[in-house]
Amino acid sequence: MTESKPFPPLKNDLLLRAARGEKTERAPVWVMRQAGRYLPEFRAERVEHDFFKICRTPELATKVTLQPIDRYDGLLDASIIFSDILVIPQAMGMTVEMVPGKGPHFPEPLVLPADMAKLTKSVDVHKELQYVFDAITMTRHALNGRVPLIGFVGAPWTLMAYMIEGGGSKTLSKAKEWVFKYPKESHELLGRITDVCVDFLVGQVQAGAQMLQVFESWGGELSPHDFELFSLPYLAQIVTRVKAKLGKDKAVPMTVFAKGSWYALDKLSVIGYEVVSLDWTHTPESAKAITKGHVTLQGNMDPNVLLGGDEAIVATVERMIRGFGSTERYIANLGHGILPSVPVDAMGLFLKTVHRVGLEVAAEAKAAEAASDTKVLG
Ligand SMILES: Cc1c2[nH]c(c1CCC(=O)O)Cc1[nH]c(c(CCC(=O)O)c1C)Cc1[nH]c(c(CCC(=O)O)c1C)Cc1[nH]c(c(C)c1CCC(=O)O)C2
Repeated sequence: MTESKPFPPLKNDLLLRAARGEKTERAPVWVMRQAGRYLPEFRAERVEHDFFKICRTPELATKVTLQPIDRYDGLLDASIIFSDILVIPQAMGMTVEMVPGKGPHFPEPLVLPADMAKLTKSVDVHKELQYVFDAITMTRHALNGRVPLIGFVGAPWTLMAYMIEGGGSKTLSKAKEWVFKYPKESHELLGRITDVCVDFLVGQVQAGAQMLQVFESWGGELSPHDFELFSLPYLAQIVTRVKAKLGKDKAVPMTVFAKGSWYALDKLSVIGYEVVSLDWTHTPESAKAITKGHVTLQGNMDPNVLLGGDEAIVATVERMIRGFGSTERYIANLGHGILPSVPVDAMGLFLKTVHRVGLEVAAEAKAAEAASDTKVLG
């Protein structure tokens, strides 16, 4: 299926231009988890189908990926393939179930390092995860060039934590016990997950993904010291190896999102990713000062503002766009995934306000530039 017929030409490349550091007419916008339970049309699919059945059926994954693009017609500047970060533990041989109302559940998590023997030694992503590649190719055609398609993986530390905890956790005590008690084996596990991440991301680009995001959702659970040992080197390996494997002509922009790891922003901006996605614990000013223009910044409104009513949404978006600027090195987004309880109109207002304020800020910048040109000439 891969590369069988050429993809339709891209009509909106704002996201890719912003990622590459080129000027944009306004800041592009998309939202993490934009296809999900806050959408009634997604909940209707879930009545019919199990979560992982949707992920594994390209027609269904395509349909659900397009739901927010159709509903917010012309307001979203990117799509993200409908899947989950936990497809990698599945590809490594683990069972993962999605329990309605509870989240992911691993009936047999890794308890001791000896349990790593149960994991598949060398994972063939074209065998285990071909359904994601097929979903990407099908979605790319179905999008018909309206917006670019983003592929993604979970980062090694976050995936290792799920594989040991067996699901969500407040303290991550079991996963942390591993890194402190069995550091050598933890690095071995992280290395094995990294190998799968690299092959999976390369395959996603070959199947049609036009940008990639790496989700280190549990980065902030590690101290700065431990983040440097157990997260950062693997995030760095992923971007270096994916870009090397694809080569200069095929490589696509890559984003890293290490939620909670505010202390590592300087380091995250110099390991090879074009974009660093921020949670809401940064001000635009400090994030820009720390990253010194090395990367495009993405984010970062607290998703809970979407529950706070129209005034709160408009005021927060104003502050965010005015802080980050609109035309250079910025992609508007939330600071984490949209929550299932968000009203669909609140999401609509968020997107419309990003467009409105983004265009205003761009026009003001242009006027200021023209004024300073006249001054120089005069
Ligand atoms: C940690 C993580 C997971 N999955 C993901 C992350 C990283 C992002 C983050 O930090 O939030 C990534 C993810 N999961 C999903 C997407 C789809 C694409 C999109 O952004 O629209 C993406 C990018 C769909 C999903 N993944 C999940 C749902 C809801 C499940 C359902 O329909 O029952 C969706 C739409 C389930 C899921 N999957 C996961 C959890 C913890 C849960 C349960 C909590 C929740 O529902 O928000 C693991």
